[in-house]
Amino acid sequence: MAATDGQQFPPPKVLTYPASAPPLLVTQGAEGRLYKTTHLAPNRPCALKYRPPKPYRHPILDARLTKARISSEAKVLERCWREGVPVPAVYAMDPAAGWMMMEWIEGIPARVGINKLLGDRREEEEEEDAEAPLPETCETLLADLMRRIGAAIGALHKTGVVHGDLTTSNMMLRPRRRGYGNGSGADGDGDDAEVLKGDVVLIDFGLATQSMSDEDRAVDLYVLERAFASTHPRAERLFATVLEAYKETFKKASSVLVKLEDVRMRGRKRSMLG
Ligand SMILES: Nc1ncnc2c1ncn2[C@@H]1O[C@H](COP(=O)(O)OP(=O)(O)OP(=O)(O)O)[C@@H](O)[C@H]1O
Repeated sequence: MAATDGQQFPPPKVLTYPASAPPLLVTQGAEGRLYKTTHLAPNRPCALKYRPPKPYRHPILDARLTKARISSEAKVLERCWREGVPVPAVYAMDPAAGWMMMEWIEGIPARVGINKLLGDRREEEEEEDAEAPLPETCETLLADLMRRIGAAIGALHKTGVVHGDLTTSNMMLRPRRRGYGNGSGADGDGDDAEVLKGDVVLIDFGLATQSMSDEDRAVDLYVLERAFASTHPRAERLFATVLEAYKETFKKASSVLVKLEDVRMRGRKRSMLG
């Protein structure tokens, strides 16, 4: 995650009003930008998601698409938040201007936390080590995290929402103790094990949809399963714990897990055919 001072690109108009600190551009993706800002209140940092106009799209179509995407993401987040799913609260939005302001989640992405615990190694080394057993303390900590991830997804699916892009980058580990690991949101400091005990908060609902279908839910799980295997090959085995906790949290999980078998099969066929 490359943090810059936010001066490289013009910020949305809302961020040009005075605030206790200048906005910080946290990420710049293909579709949007994420700023950390205190525009709402000096002691309440917020995450502002901004989708700037796309010069390569027809302006009317672009304005409509941007408005629809911001509204849809905010709507899904609000629904989840109301139902107690761990997601950032939405504070304000202006879909026509392309932005949404939400609660700033302290901590680090689960991907960073897991990789720190497993040790920063090159991908090829990871593959070679994929079969090697993990130290017991590592295994216990990770299994516990996997359970919390499974429970968060179970709660999400229970509300009738599928995320659409579940990865360990789209889950933050919010420190339970104040002042612990709350750096810039990039790497965090402190004890790696303690960081892993943070609360799982799901973020990035840009591709989320409302759905109660077993198929959509199974695909959501499959996307995470694939992402997990490629990002954390040493911990791949532990993914089963995510599914166990999902099953314990969500009473309709059984039929989703049956569907997941079909989805995996289709995935294997597709990869065999290239
Ligand atoms: N509420 C938040 N609190 C703290 N950090 C956040 C928050 N939302 C996002 N981030 C950080 O900003 C990064 C980018 O956010 P996000 O994934 O929502 O944007 P994006 O990938 O550009 O969105 P999209 O996929 O919808 O185009 C995240 O990986 C995370 O590190």
